[in-house]
Amino acid sequence: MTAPRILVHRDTELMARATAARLVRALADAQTARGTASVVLTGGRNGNALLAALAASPDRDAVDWARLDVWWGDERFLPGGDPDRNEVQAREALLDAVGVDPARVHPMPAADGPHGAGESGGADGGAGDGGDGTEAAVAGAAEAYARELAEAAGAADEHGPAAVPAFDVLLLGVGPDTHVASLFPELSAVRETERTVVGVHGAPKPPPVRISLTLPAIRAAREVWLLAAGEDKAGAVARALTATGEIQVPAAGARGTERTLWLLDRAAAARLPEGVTAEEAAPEDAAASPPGSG
Ligand SMILES: O=C(O)[C@H](O)[C@@H](O)[C@H](O)[C@H](O)COP(=O)(O)O
Repeated sequence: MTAPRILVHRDTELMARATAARLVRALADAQTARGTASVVLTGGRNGNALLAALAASPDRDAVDWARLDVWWGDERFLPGGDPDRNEVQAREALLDAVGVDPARVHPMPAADGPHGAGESGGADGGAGDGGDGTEAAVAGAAEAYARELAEAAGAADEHGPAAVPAFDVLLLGVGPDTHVASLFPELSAVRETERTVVGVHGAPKPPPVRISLTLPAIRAAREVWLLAAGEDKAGAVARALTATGEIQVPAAGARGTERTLWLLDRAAAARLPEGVTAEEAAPEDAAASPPGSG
């Protein structure tokens, strides 16, 4: 297992721009090598700021958007089109501005979709938080997404980490409690060792009902990039880079098969303990540079 590489940027804006430039290079290089690429998006401020920076990047079209598979690491279980859905925010920040192939964009099911619990699939209406209707609906939605992943991996009959594509880059925001995706400390979803996608109830970050990739699915990715900016993340970053217990510190369990990157601003890196090596990212990292420059 490779040690994570920690890159510290002068500020949040530079972190978003530099990471966008890095993502363009990574996806374009994957397409050069394999003719296609895949990315797993995350929600939250840092995830959406990265997508907005990517949309504004002068080099964004070095990515052949029509040959990119777009997945999500987690989703809020809300009706389709709800502005709080990670999918809706990603479309507004980036996807609507680039020429993705709709057939290759894979949003997680919505609460009013075929697996929904009715109009208000959220936790505070309809069948209520964790009520039978919602529980069954979220479980069905999670199973449907797991099947979609397995089919994409050419492993429709398999279970576990083999049943997801080897994502080129899987993005994760990091919560102040060290959650990633919708895997919150001590909740059942972070303990899952077999399934690739699960429903989440009682999430401490609203809305409480969600769908999430599990740690085994996250760890099937070639590269996992964790995004954390702001002083409210400094404690979580320090714990995640020193802890070993992924149940208590889910971000500690997020790593790629080939590379794990922590992309921070100085505020989020402020409490890195002695012995943890971090690199100061050069401002020119944010400048557009041709793919292949690694
Ligand atoms: O659905 C979500 O809310 C996100 O997927 C979640 O995992 C997010 O990435 C973290 O909570 C960090 O969010 P911020 O970047 O806004 O702190």
